[in-house]
Amino acid sequence: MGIEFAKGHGTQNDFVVLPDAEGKLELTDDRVRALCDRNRGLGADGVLRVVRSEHVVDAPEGTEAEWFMDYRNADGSIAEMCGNGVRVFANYLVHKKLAKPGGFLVGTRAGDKPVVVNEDGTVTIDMGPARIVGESTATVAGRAFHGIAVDVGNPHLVCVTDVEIADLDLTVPPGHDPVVFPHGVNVEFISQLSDSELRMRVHERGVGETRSCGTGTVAAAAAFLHRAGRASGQLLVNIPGGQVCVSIGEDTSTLTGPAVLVAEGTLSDSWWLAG
Ligand SMILES: N[C@@H](CCC[C@H](N)C(=O)O)C(=O)O
Repeated sequence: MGIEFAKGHGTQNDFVVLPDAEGKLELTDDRVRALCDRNRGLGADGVLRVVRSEHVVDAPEGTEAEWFMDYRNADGSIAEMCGNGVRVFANYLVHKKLAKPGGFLVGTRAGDKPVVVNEDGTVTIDMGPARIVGESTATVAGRAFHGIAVDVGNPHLVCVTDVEIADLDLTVPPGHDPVVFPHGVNVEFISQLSDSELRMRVHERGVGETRSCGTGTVAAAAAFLHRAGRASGQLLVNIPGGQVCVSIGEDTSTLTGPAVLVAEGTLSDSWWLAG
């Protein structure tokens, strides 16, 4: 019979989408790792399980969204939130006629996120507040980078730097202070292109370097504005996988960017059962 899946990406941050309305799939860490493996599985930065909120045992109290994005990193770990994932998830719900494009909620471990699937295929997410929570240091190849810690539901350390970010070796995780980030951290390196445009690379907790990180772009915009003494503003953020638009307000933030569904298919039962 097989197990249904879809594959999609948001600015080339790619995901396997697993429909599981009734919460019946046994999605073990090993299965997530196998699905995301680019040689022995489908290959992806993460997995988005599409499940009705009522079947999610660790959904936050007060979740009202009908559909919950159960997000897993490629290493099998669970994360609170994924900005690019929410866009792909929303696009998938509309594609499958499980939601209407006008506007709806997506449930996440960082709370319900209002989304709008726009006519041009982009998706806008109300990401909630991007909170500046302190300062810390990241190290790359022995070099220290000052960073601003930002909470976007998940943890980020944003390093604004004059160093050519293309030259940074992100094949190994940047060092971070485990006292400040006991559950690990996503680390962004950004350079300023103009007053309204940034360039960013990211090393994601539980994944490695990815071509984009939606929550990371929001953290980057918030940190950049904070450094400039501004509490709000709109910025274009260029990542290796494309460009997104981030608005930071006093109480909330929005992320707008593309969401692409690439393929739909079926996993073989024997492959799934071996995992
Ligand atoms: N790629 C995501 C973030 C995914 C979670 C992250 N790796 C974490 O562990 O917090 C995004 O688009 O936001």
